[in-house]
Parts: sequence; C-alpha cells; structure tokens
Amino acid sequence: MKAAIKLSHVSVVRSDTTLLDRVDWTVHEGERWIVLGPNGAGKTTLLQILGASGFPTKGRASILGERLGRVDVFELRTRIGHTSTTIADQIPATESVRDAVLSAAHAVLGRWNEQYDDLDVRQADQIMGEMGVARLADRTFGTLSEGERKRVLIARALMTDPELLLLDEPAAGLDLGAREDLLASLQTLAADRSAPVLVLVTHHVEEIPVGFTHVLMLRAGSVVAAGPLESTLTAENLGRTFGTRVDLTYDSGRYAARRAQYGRRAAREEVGP
Ligand SMILES: Nc1ncnc2c1ncn2[C@@H]1O[C@H](COP(=O)(O)OP(=O)(O)OP(=O)(O)O)[C@@H](O)[C@H]1O
Repeated sequence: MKAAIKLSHVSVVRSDTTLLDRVDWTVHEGERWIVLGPNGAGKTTLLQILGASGFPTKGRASILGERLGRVDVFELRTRIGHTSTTIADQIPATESVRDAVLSAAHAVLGRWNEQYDDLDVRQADQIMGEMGVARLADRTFGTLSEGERKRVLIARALMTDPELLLLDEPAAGLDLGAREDLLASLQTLAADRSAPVLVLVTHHVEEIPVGFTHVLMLRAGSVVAAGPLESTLTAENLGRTFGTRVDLTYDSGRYAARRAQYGRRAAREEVGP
C-alpha cells in the first residue's frame, strides 16, 4: 500500500518553543485518520504541514509522495482539500451555495465572471447530494446555519477531487442535531472507497464518525499513540493524552468519554494508605 503521508522525526520549533517533537507518522491510501488531543497539543501545526503550508524545522515530511522542501507547494496544494473556519470566512455571504461549491473547481472564492461547464455543475450537484446539502443549492452562503455551512465547505473541498482531505474540527460549535447530520455525511464519505485519504482533527471522541479507521493521539507536541482506532483508542491512552483518568465507552461505532468516576476504594488507593 502506498503512503499518502510520511513524517519522519518531524519537529517544529517557533520562538524557542517546540510545537511538534520528533513526530513519526505514516498514513496509507484508503485510511481515515482522527488526530486527537487537548488544546495546544500541536494539532493545527501538524495540519499545516499536511496542507503544505507549514514546514518542519527538523525531520522529513512527504505528502502525497512529494517531499516538503523539494516540491512546488503551490502545485502540491491543488491536490489537497482543506476545510477550516478561515476558508468559510472568505466566502462572500451573498454567494449562492451552488456557486460556493462550483468556484472551488477553478480555485477562486467568489464566482464573479467564471464560466462553468455542465460537467462541473453536475459534479457539484452530486457532491452536494452526498453531503446532504443539495436542497440548499440556491440559498446564499450567508443565510446558512453553522452546521449547514460546515457541510457545504466539505462539498466545496471535494469539488477539486483532492487526494487528501483535511478536516479541522468540523463539528466544533455545532448543536446535537447539526453534529449528528455532519457525522452522518462524514460516515458516508468514509465508506466511499473512491473518497480521498481523510484526516480529521478534534478534541472530542464523541465527534469521531463511524467508519474512521485510525487515530493519532497528541500531547504537548509528542505522539502518545498512533494506530488502528480499535486497539489504540483506549481509556489508558486517552488518559495519557488529556492528562486525566477517563472512562471510555463504545457503542455501534461511536465513542464517548468522561472523567473516571472513582469508587471509595479507588480513591483510597490513589491517595495511598
Ligand atoms: N509562533 C509561535 N510561537 C510560539 N508558540 C506557538 C506559536 N504558534 C503556536 N504556538 C504554541 O504551540 C502550541 C501548539 O499550537 P497548535 O495551534 O498547533 O495547537 P492545537 O492542538 O491546534 O490547539 P487547539 O486545540 O487549542 O486549537 C500552543 O501552545 C501554541 O500556543
């Protein structure tokens, strides 16, 4: 299997602070990864490297077979889809949802005078259908709810047919219904064998969509654990990642976590005799 991402001993240092510390990580084609960690763990810094917009201070990073530092990053970025609040802020509020998705095909924000062919329009309609936002196609972007906006952004990112899709906290700020709608769309995407390699960053195990296959757990710039979800996302690893003992439950492909509830005996053991 080919490696879509290969990081070897990647460190990022800014103003004498180590943001990422000797990260080793390999992602293969077809895999769907979660990057999980507390605030300040280095998740955004890692995503910048994956998106070819940040560079390692030390170590080697290969993205889609191209070594950072030896490749034209502008060309590489056209092969990578990225959804984040920054991109949402750049879409004009008056742009129609269909145009917001379509304009990605030409890497422009704001439709202006672009001409699109029927194939582009059909592709946009199909992707909007898959992301559950087809009924919003004629609405303006500015009138969408936060949850609808997130799904339109993913549709927009898919429009360029990327080989790697980076999802930066897609469920942040969503209410229960909107989060569940988003997770359902991501579950469909994860199950699609023709979908790109997926990397989803989150703070919460409750936001892991069904069908994601692997997890990288980060704390203070270092990898706590990385591997298949089933064997890697354990209460022990989660506790080490978030610095607190946790109870983890799993049901029908979904996870939930909370701080461990201590019995009197456990409390005595922790305090000591
Ligand atoms: N230019 C910089 N100089 C010094 N420290 C920085 C710089 N940029 C980021 N940091 C610090 O590096 C750490 C990692 O930041 P990063 O944004 O990657 O974390 P994160 O896991 O995405 O956090 P969050 O979940 O809160 O978004 C943070 O403590 C941040 O304050």
